Amino acid sequence: MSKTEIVRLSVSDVRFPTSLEQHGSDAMHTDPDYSVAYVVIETDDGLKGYGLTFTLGKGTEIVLCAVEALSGFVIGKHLDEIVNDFRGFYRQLTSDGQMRWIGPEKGVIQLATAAVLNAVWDLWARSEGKPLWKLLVDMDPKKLISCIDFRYITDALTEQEALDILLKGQEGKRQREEQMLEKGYPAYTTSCAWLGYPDQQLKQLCTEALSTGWTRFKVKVGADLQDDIRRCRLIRQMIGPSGTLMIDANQRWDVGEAVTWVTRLAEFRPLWIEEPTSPDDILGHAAISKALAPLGIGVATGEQCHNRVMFKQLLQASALQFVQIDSCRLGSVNENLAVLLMACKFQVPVCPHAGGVGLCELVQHLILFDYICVSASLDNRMCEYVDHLHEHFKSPVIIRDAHYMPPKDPGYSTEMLEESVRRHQYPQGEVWQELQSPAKRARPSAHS
Ligand SMILES: C[C@H](O)[C@@H](O)CC(=O)C(=O)O
Ligand SMILES: [Mg+2]
Repeated sequence: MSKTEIVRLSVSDVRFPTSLEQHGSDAMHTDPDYSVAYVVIETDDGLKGYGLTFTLGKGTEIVLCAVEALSGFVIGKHLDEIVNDFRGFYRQLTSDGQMRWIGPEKGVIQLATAAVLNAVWDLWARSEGKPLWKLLVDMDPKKLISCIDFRYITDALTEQEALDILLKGQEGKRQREEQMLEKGYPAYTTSCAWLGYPDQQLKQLCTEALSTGWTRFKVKVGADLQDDIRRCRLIRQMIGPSGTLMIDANQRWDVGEAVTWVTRLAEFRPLWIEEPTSPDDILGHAAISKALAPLGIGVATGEQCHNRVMFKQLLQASALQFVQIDSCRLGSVNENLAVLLMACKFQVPVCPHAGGVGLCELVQHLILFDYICVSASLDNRMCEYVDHLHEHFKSPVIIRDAHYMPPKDPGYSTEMLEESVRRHQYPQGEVWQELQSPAKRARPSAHS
């Protein structure tokens, strides 16, 4: 690796008007405009790294401010200086004596940390000429461990235990890598059943998905019980008894309400209920898990679990049966590695959250690494897939027979097309300028 200095960081507010067609809608987020804070870092020798974090439109400008506040930690650093002590660098970003007050390791500042560090990991993988998953797979276990901040999790996972897991994962890893290159990693789809889609659209999308090999489907629930019963019945009839169904309430309920509501949906045999209640309510998730276990329904959560400490407690309290890591919510690859290793120790399957803008592109790298080097298992495991906005990426995901095929291009698959970034910049990009025009302004809008 050359001794290359990071000399520039820029960040853009890039928004897609997905709310116009109700893509991404759920019981709590009824009109999301899928968006990113998009970071580009540049070195003195002309190499670039791309990173992002996902948002729902409004508030992306606040993430931009936070990224700018972190930029001082990055500009002037050499890439080798960062990766030779990645744990130290992670600490600088997350534990600065003044900045940590506006976190620590949660909220907007953590989203910004994710965006910035995702760009650094992309830069590192590009500088090595490898896709990120391969950089991780080929990395010496001790080096991987040196990227993780174990602060606050040693009561659940020590460095030595993490190293032992990774050393064990070396056995058979070449065969698993070949298996992934040949068959890919299993996926499920959420694209058919956003809450705002009418039944006709749901049916049509489900028919198309079944014809292209999808067998695992997630349905949004939580706004109206009778609607949920009707939609779940419809989709269960379409996918048949052997298809896999998951339901997602996006934090809509109180604890007791979650148990009552999901019990009413048990006849449709969902594998899991996702985000039944507040993402911060660990004991609530534990109570729901306990109540639903006799029905064979697990609890899944993680897309708004903001750091490793929360995941640690969810695992310690047996509060979830499926760990949903997120590449842009946690503190990038560094913190995701910690969660993958904890999940392995607690023997809880990881089924990543994806979708949004670029989340599929990023998280596929992490779950491939998990299978090849950590869990070595595909039991009860699958990665979410959502069929939106891939066309805006330079190296979009490749899905074959409902499996993620391992990316081949160097980097973290984070680079967006320049044209897409330019056209969707908020508010000055053409797409938004057009939507602000008097003729279009009549639409029901969440945009101010
Ligand atoms: C607002 C997002 O679309 C959310 O509904 C995504 C989600 O919960 C999921 O993909 O799972
Ligand atoms: Mg969800």
